[in-house]
Order: sequence, then structure tokens, then C-alpha cells
Amino acid sequence: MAPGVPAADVQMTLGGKPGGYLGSRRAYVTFLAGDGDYVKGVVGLAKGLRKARSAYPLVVAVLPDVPVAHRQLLQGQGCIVREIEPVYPPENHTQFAMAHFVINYSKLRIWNFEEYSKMIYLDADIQVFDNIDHLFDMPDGYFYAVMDCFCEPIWSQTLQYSIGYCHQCPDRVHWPAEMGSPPPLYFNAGMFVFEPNPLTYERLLDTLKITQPTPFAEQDFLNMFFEKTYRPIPVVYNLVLAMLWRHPEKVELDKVKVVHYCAAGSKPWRYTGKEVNMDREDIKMLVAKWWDIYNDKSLDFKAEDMVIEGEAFAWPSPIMAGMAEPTINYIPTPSAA
Ligand SMILES: O=c1ccn([C@@H]2O[C@H](COP(=O)(O)OP(=O)(O)O)[C@@H](O)[C@H]2O)c(=O)[nH]1
Ligand SMILES: OC[C@H]1O[C@H](O[C@@H]2[C@@H](O)[C@H](O)[C@@H](O)[C@H](O)[C@@H]2O)[C@H](O)[C@@H](O)[C@H]1O
Repeated sequence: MAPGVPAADVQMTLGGKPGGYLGSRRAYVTFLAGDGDYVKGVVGLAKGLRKARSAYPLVVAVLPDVPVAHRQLLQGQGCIVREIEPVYPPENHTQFAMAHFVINYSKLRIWNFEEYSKMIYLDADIQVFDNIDHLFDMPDGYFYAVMDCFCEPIWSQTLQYSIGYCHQCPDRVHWPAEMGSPPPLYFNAGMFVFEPNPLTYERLLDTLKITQPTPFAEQDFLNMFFEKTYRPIPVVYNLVLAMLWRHPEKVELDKVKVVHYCAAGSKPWRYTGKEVNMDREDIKMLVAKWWDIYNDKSLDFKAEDMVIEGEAFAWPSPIMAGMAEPTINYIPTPSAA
């Protein structure tokens, strides 16, 4: 491969299929909407996956409003850019926890990326600091994600928050017996392992049409839809920052592989340190770690970085080098306990 060949040409060269790497039926995928600064999050994520020596490419599902310049920037970082049509919930009669959550239903389009058999979804405000390729090898047929936390004020509209219940610590405040069984385990939809499938995709869209929107938009919807096949995975795979001050006993920061900059004021590219909890030393360290990767020019995409075996496309990765893979200890769901 001629060194320095622009990413877009490289993709065309690989298989004549625009925007597609042949052979790799596994990929990471993120979602980008608008012409604002979330594109910095995607650049950071692409470079972070490269630094973690992931063996799989990053697909970016972009809404039509993402400018060409941003798309070219991402292709220049080795991303596969795929345009998707927006998905809107039924007539919006609800107040979302955050106004912009309404665009997040468009994430559902990734179930239609049927050229991939297994994907790991990552929000653009996520950074991967250690290789997590082993998650692709988990048994098929389940939806893997990390449990969320209900303790932040953004949850104040919910029953859990009003009684102080959080499934991260069910013994702190028990679910009142008179209210029946506790709610099912609830995941954060900023990171999940899933299998694209046209039938699932159709069922998702059909179910959405008859489902009343709720404050956490597509996150609530996905939790309802995948309730039976959801399997929790450890916090290290999606550290929702609020865990640091809400459930510190559950966090060993030096073991965290994936950080989700979702707390108010924590987006590294907008960070001022002025919001609640944003002056914590651990937050400052995590934001600095994000910038170290974003500013590291050695992590920029170079066509010669690619290893093309047969028709497969893969970054050189520790797993391909035969390094031992970490074992994953599942968090048994109560029914399975
Ligand atoms: O203007 C926006 C807002 C959101 N997003 C995408 O939607 C995801 C979820 O939104 P956000 O990160 O704000 O949710 P949070 O997890 O912080 O609540 C982001 O990570 C991006 O991938 C985007 O691309 N542009
Ligand atoms: O559209 C609903 C969103 O719901 C989630 O964001 C929330 C959630 O993380 C809470 O747990 C945090 O407390 C909160 O700050 C944050 O905004 C997902 O991360 C995001 O991808 C998206 O699905």
C-alpha cells in the first residue's frame, strides 16, 4: 500500500466498495449529528482506538447535517463514514432529560449495518484507553452494556431517584415491597455490544412507532426492547463519571478501560472545570488523558498503519500478537444469581 494514500482512496482501493473494509465483519461504531464540536469527540475516539491497537475499524453513522469537511476529517483519520437518515420518536409529547436527546433515536439505524456481524457502539463522548476487542468474542444473542446510575439530579423525574434507589447499591435503599419487584437492571446506552440484524432493525422501528417517548429517549427505549437479552458487563467498560462520586467503592480507576464523559461539564473539548464535581482531581486527570490522545500527532491515521491480510483489514493488535486475553466476569443478573 502506497504510504500516505488518503484514507478515502485507501477504502476505495481495498475492495472497490466506497467506505467499506472488506473482511472485517466486526467494527466499532459511533454516532455523529450536527456541525458542532462533537466531531472532536469522534477524532479523539478514532485515535484512542488506534492507541489501544484495536483490530477493527471505526464506523461513524452521520446524520445528513454533518458537514462534508467533518466527514473528510474523519475519513482522514481512517474512519468509515456512513450517512443515516434521522429517526424521530412518535409525536413528541414528553420533556426529554436533555433537549438534544431527541436526535439520539437515530442511533437505531446501526442495527441496519448488516455488512457487520458484531459491533461495539460508543458515544462520541467516550474514550477507549485499553484494548477491548475481546468483547467481540462474547457469546452471540445477548445485548451487553454497563449498568447506569440513577443518583444524579438529571434523574430527578424518575421514581428511583425520588426514593433514593439505585441498582448500583440495592442495599442502600431497598425497593419498597409495596411497589412490587424492583425495576429490571438498566444500562447506559453510551456503550454496548450488539449484532446488527435487519429483522431486529425492523422490530425496533415498528416498536418505536407505538412507544411513548420518555425522558431518556432511546436509552429508555433500548432498555425496554432488550430487557430479556441484556447482560451487564463490568463498569470498566463504560465508566459513567458520576460513579466516581456516587459509587466510588465500585471504581478502581487504574483498571478502567473506557471512560464516558457524560457528566455535565465533562466533555473534554468544552471543559472549563466550573460545573459541579468538575474540579475533582480524578476528573482533571481523565480530561487531560483525553487531550493527550487528541493532541498526539503520532496517533493520526497513516495508510501504512493498516495490516491487510487476504481481504481482511486489521490494525496490528495485541490480540493478533497472541497476547493473553483478559477474562470477563459477568455481573450475574438477580434472576440468574
Ligand atoms: O450535538 C450532538 C449531540 C449528541 N451527539 C451524539 O449523541 C451522543 C449522545 O449525546 P450526549 O453525549 O450528549 O449524551 P450523554 O451521554 O452526554 O448524555 C453523543 O455522544 C454523540 O455521539 C452528536 O453527535 N451531536
Ligand atoms: O439519549 C439519552 C442519553 O442517555 C445517556 O445519557 C445520560 C446518561 O448517561 C445518564 O446516566 C447520565 O447521568 C446523563 O448525564 C447522560 O446524559 C446516554 O449516555 C446517551 O448516549 C443517550 O443515550
